[in-house]
Amino acid sequence: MQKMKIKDNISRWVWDMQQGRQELGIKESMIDRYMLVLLWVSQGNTGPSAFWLLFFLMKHPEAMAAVREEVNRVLKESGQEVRRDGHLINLTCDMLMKTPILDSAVEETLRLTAAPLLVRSVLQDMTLKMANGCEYRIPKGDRMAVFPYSAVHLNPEIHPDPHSFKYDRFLNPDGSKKTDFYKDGKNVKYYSMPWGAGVSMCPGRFFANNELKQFVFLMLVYFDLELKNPDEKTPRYDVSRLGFGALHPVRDIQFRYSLRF
Ligand code: HEM
Repeated sequence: MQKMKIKDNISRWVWDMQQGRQELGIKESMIDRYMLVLLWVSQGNTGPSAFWLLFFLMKHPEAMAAVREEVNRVLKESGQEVRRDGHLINLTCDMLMKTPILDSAVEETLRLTAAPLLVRSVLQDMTLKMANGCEYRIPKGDRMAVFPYSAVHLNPEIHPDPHSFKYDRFLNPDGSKKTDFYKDGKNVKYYSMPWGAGVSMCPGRFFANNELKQFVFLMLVYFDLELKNPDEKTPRYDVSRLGFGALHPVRDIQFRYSLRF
């Protein structure tokens, strides 16, 4: 913490905590915990999610072709091209807003591989009404947890063929973002919850989403990628991490990459 003051290029988030410590009297031990959370969420979740996204694209050539065509078009529309002796491309936020197919592929990846347990403290006596008419009384002081992975993400009524990767699952036929999903004929509001929900919904979701999109965008414009084994099976998820967030694969995947120019 002491060395931080003499370093350049400190993350604004980290720096603000340091300021908070001085201005609001936050204890150093709390800041240490906060830093550990930041390290955990960024390394434990975004990295594996990037792995899965790239893997699913390589495993599904139709998905790879659709996303590649989209990123190439967006790059061209920005007036840039990748050349051997050219500048590195300038990937802007505006460009990342024009990728509905990539957005859908990211959302589909997170549906299949983000399995957080959402824990809540019950602050007042309450009654939880279920869709089937059942009611549960939950007393103040209890802790409860929701696990949307099995209840929602892999629910075949909401997402038919739920274990398959379908890059366009979150796209309407006209190419816009699909938000209408149904169960028992009723519209489901929370049809995918990789970021949780409510007051403690992941505050890093925009950052993480952009990280994933930037990573794939740049990989696809600079490289051709393919699985070393074309019949590669999807690695099993490390189930010991169910509930912690992004699922990790139990093994590595070999792939080839070569510059496209
Ligand atoms: C794919 C990547 C990520 C996934 C799937 C993810 C998912 C989640 C989930 C499910 C929660 C709990 C939400 C709830 O209880 O309702 C959470 C909390 C949190 N996430 Fe993320 N996250 C990701 C990346 C990040 C990144 C990159 C950051 C920071 C830069 C971040 C910062 C946080 C923080 C600070 C919390 C605690 C929020 C609170 O308790 O109020 N996350 N995340």
